[in-house]
Amino acid sequence: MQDVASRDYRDAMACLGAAVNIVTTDGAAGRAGFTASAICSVTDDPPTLLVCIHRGSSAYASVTRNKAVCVNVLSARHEQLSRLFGGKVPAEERFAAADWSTLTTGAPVLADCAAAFDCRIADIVNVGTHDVLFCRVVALQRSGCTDNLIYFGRAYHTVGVTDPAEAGPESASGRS
Ligand SMILES: NC(=O)C1=CN([C@@H]2O[C@H](COP(=O)(O)OP(=O)(O)OC[C@H]3O[C@@H](n4cnc5c(N)ncnc54)[C@H](O)[C@@H]3O)[C@@H](O)[C@H]2O)C=CC1
Ligand SMILES: Cc1cc2nc3c(=O)[nH]c(=O)nc-3n(C[C@H](O)[C@H](O)[C@H](O)COP(=O)(O)O)c2cc1C
Repeated sequence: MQDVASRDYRDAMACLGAAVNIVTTDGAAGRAGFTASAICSVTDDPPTLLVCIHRGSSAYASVTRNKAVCVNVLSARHEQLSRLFGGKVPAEERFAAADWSTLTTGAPVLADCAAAFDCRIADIVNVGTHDVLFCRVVALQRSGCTDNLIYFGRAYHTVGVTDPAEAGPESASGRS
């Protein structure tokens, strides 16, 4: 018996704005990807982030068997891509809608995302319906840290800086 109903929990979580990402994988267990907001930084030493993935997701088997993911942080222009990776669309159709490269692990890296974190999965913890993936970052791509796609109140929004210099010197010059 839960103290708080799932529905009430989700209603409250809808008030917590979060950046939207596409988490990808590729390798012997196949290419897959899904939209994810349940991601956060764990520590910078060693650089580690966490990703929560539903075990019923179509990407689950590939992600956990390949033991590698790339977290692609989305910009305002990626709303349609986020919807495609948000479920029920075949993997090939999801990936056909954008340009991809690779860094170290072979997981697809979105060409024009705000930032990409290429990771090996170091640890997995089962919690309820989801697995929490602790992901060691092994390579990075940065391509213009000027805006983000945000999910808040069950809808997409954007945040951005009007002066790219506000996002830092590397972003202003577009260096990765
Ligand atoms: N963490 C997750 O697994 C998330 C899953 N979704 C999926 O997208 C669908 C549409 O979402 P909304 O329109 O925002 O309505 P919703 O009422 O299903 O979700 C509201 C909020 O609750 C959280 N949430 C939703 N499903 C969850 C889950 N299974 N486990 C943990 N947290 C969850 C998220 O923060 C979400 O923004 C959901 O039914 C769900 O399948 C969406 C956001 C996060
Ligand atoms: C904005 C948004 C955020 C989401 N965040 C997550 C998440 O953090 N973890 C997760 O497992 N699913 C998340 N989902 C749901 C997955 O994207 C979706 O369920 C997944 O693609 C599975 O669908 P499929 O089995 O048809 O591939 C999110 C969906 C949306 C629209």
